[in-house]
Amino acid sequence: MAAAPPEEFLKRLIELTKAEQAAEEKESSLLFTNAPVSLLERSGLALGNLSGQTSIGLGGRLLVELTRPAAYHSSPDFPPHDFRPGDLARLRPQGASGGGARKAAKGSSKEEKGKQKDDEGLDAVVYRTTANKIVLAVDEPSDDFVLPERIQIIKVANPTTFVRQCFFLNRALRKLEAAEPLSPLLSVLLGQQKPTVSQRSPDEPLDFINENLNASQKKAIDFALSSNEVALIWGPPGTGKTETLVEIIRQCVRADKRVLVCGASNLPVDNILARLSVPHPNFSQPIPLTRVGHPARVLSGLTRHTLDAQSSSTDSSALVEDIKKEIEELENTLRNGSGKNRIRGSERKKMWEEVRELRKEFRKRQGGIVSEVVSKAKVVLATTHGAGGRSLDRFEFDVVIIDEAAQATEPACWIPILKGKKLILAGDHLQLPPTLKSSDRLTKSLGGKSSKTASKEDAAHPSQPGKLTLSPDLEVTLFSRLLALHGPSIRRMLKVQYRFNEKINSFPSGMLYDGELVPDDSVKDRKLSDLEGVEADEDLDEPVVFFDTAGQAMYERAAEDGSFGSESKSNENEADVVHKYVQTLVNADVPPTSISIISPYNSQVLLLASLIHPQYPEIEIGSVDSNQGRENDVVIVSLVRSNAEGEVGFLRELRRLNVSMTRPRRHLVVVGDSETVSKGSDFLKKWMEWLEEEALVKVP
Ligand SMILES: Nc1ncnc2c1ncn2[C@@H]1O[C@H](COP(=O)(O)OP(=O)(O)OP(=O)(O)O)[C@@H](O)[C@H]1O
Repeated sequence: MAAAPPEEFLKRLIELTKAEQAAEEKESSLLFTNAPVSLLERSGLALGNLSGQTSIGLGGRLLVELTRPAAYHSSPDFPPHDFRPGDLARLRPQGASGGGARKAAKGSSKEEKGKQKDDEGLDAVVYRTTANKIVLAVDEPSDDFVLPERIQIIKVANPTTFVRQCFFLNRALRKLEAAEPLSPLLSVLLGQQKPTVSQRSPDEPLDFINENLNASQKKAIDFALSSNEVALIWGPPGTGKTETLVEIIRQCVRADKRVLVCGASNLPVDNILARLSVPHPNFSQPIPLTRVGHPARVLSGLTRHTLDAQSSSTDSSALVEDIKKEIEELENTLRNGSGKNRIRGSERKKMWEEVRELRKEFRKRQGGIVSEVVSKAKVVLATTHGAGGRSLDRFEFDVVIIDEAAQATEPACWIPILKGKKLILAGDHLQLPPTLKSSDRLTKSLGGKSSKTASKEDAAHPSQPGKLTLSPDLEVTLFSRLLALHGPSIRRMLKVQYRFNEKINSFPSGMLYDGELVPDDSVKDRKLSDLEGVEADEDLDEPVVFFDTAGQAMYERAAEDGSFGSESKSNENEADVVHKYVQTLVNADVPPTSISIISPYNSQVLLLASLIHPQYPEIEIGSVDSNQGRENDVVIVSLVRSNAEGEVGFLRELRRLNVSMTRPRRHLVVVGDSETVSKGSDFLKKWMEWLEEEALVKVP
């Protein structure tokens, strides 16, 4: 296959991004426009008959606090719902027509904003949720927005992500089309040159700030700092990726470099922020840092580091505060006045004009403050999406770091890439890639068949070595593409894991990590009876238990509800085996919070939850995909598939299996039919053989 020209490569990424946007919008419009609001409410995607109160907060945004008034609800507590901080919600009068899948105000055309008015709706970010309150933050309410008396909120799709990705990819494309000389970083990313490393002199070894780093972490750090354009840090489960990145960031700051730290989602960014904001004894001066992003999306203990919080404590912020108060007072009078107190006619018009002017002034002055704060920061932290926001518009960085890069789509990575001279990616391409709607991953996540093969080579080397080739889909992440393009010399692997027992380690290490992943001494002998209150017991102290249901006629069932997810599978007998074993564990004083149950199939997750949660609500039960990055002392995996044909569907996906078997710290329990599962792939066959040999095998 001939190498693709870089222009074609970027155009392909733009095309794939647009296809993903279309797929997401289609899915959400199918769900929202066709579904009556009552169904959305039952599904937790809408909440109705709410009353609201407004105030100003969060950098001048309008906050709307929603509650359930006694006139319409018997309890002030919300029923179970799907609104989480950071989600986008459409707020509208109760009973307004039109589906919820309409676009967000931001990033949409003027025409669309106009339409939004006709619909009497307003898009807002969920800021905080409690049992009986939901607070929404509205960026730019229209001037004459009046809070309806009875309110309904509906979850909506957010197109801004894709609009921003295309914007930055187009920016890179324009550089190429204008034949501008490419920076060394872009040349390397687009396959026009090989990456280079400035070797450190052996006489001047790196002076590590954190002395407890292990040898592979130190090598990775040294390599990342010496690489001139790009370096990959390969971090299998529990190998201290965050620890390693924090050292790299501190070293960069010590060398007076400015760093932009990103993650595909907020959590990895906040994990780094949490560690970085605590001074290290060997590097005690506080690092000037700022967290860019909607405060609603930042972990609550860290909001003081946000750009919003920092902007409101500068010298110039007092005046801005005064303007804010003035806006708040005027808006309150205009929005909340009713009956005789309602301001009308020309006076109302005049007051809104005043609010408009004040808002303009507020934005101008606040923009100045934001630039001042960002200029002072040595380290700026944001999601890949957040890095493309207005506040970072004119800033450049010496180093861009992207954590969990194997979970970020390549278009998302191009947003921060265009702001940096050098790129460090950290991740593990042998764990699950980003969740997508445009590829066959949706089918797979519902339990359908995957067209993908499941070999390690496939996950690691999805395209041709040495050549820039067009990505077949967005599952090919930048991390794995660069590995294929430039070869393993651009990566360093973290080899010591601090999570699980030696036995749990041995299969994934041997099969996926070339036997190089080893447990640290502090975890290699971990067992269940180390937990407080749990007595030593030969069976329970076995690190791996396998309930083999082969020959027991414990067959799977297709989900029967005919709804979304109908291709999913469940297995009632397996669920019973799991339930009984949970009881055994709890009877042995294993705290329910130390137990997690996972399954690749959503229908099985629901079944397990309905069976086990009434008795043990504290036990986490979830899909394998949603458990990536998580860990617990005991993890029970229900494999579900059991049929005469040896069909295993998307269970075959090697990266999903890897995530399944690397969550537990002390006790891995697998429930499955070895006969069916062995037929799925060579990897599954070997896993079943390994379990038969190495695990404590139990017949249910
Ligand atoms: N060199 C080290 N010595 C001792 N403990 C370490 C070392 N490096 C990391 N750890 C510990 O290992 C655990 C995992 O580290 P960290 O959170 O940095 O890993 P991670 O790779 O980011 O995790 P994940 O696999 O969840 O992404 C933490 O408890 C951390 O303190």
